[in-house]
Amino acid sequence: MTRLILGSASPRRLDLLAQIGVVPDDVRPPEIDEDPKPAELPRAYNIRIAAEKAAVVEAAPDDIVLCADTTVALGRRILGKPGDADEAAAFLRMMSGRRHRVITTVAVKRGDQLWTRPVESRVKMKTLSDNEISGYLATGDWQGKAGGYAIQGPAGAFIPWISGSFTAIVGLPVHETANLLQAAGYPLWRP
Ligand SMILES: Cc1cn([C@H]2C[C@H](O)[C@@H](COP(=O)(O)OP(=O)(O)OP(=O)(O)O)O2)c(=O)[nH]c1=O
Repeated sequence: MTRLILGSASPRRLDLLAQIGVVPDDVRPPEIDEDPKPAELPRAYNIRIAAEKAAVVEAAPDDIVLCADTTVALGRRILGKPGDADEAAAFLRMMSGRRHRVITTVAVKRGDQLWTRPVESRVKMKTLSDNEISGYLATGDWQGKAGGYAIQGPAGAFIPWISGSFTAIVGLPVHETANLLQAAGYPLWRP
């Protein structure tokens, strides 16, 4: 029996897997250093972190490990998880009235094989008033979210347009995840 290990502490990733009928046999959140290297570009950073997460999750040789990383990029700049409300406010002001990119890389490991698939989306944020920013920060929804917002929460009110994959922006692109799981030999469709 093929066992699937979800290497993620994110409840969103568990929910998105459930959307395609996948229930992991175990959840083992990876502990890695998520600091970007000097001058590291967002996409390279995102792929590296997803691969590192998959590398550190312990699993038997025949187990399938699934990890992902979501990075918010404003030009060449990486907007990580804000440390406090002030940093979240600064991020929101930077994104206000502009487009940014959200990159999520899915990483699947089985034995010595590693598959990575980056999915890049573009997101437009409306011009935010001070009232909208302080009202949103008061919800607490920014905590633990890359870039300091979550499209699936109240900040959805700030997003008039996206191009790409909604599930990737939330944290796990279900289409690409289904493909990688099947490439690794996970039986996704069982009649
Ligand atoms: C942009 C955006 C991010 N996010 C979340 C998804 C991720 O959980 C988080 C980015 O952090 P990640 O480092 O990708 O993931 P994580 O630390 O939450 O979990 P783990 O490393 O254990 O897998 O931001 C949203 O939920 N909605 C959004 O619109």
